Amino acid sequence: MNDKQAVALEAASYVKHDMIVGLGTGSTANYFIEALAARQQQSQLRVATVASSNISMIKAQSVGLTVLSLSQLSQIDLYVDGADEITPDNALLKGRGYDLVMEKLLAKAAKQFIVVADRSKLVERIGSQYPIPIEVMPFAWQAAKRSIEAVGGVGELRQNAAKDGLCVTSHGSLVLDMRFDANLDADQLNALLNNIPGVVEHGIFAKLATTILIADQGKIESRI
Ligand SMILES: O=C[C@H](O)[C@H](O)[C@H](O)COP(=O)(O)O
Repeated sequence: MNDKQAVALEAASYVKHDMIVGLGTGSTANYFIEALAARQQQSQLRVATVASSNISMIKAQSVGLTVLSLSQLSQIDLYVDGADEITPDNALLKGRGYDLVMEKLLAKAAKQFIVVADRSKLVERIGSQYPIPIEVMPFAWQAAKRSIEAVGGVGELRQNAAKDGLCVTSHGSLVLDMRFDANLDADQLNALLNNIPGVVEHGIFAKLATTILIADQGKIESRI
């Protein structure tokens, strides 16, 4: 079992009967979906889920989990998702898979938000490994980019993998991948980006995680 599987299995043990569970997106979240489905098959546990992306919804349905729509709910019990970066003060960078809107809605709607990661995700500073993904309304991308550049951001619209088109999110937004001055911390960047018109959502998740589980060579450390 690799570290992503181990930490996903640990997170599945937090799930209790009758919970509504938010499902993240990515390889670690996929392991959690599998672990949750296995728990449901092996025990009396019955849960309902809400997916943060179409791909997670399809994965969850394929392993027999019930998937609800967030439009039916204002709160969920638990959300489990991975992260691209985790800082010492527990801020997260997310969005390499660019389903930011649902991911942040679920993180906020959850009574408990458990982040699952291996130790490769630990960083000293937000944005040190990846640019900050910023979802923008398509018609506002130029205006939003200019506002972001005015606070020191440098970057471009994200292209698709074949580099012959732009990435478009599940909600029809474009994504700007932007780098910022190293002196700006996660809280400052969060406040700056929250204040820019045309920005739909961005990948800084500050003060949202209630538990962070880090796997390192089979051992799980729990933070917060
Ligand atoms: O949008 C993607 C999410 O933020 C993922 O949770 C993040 O990219 C981590 O992915 P993985 O578990 O595959 O390392």
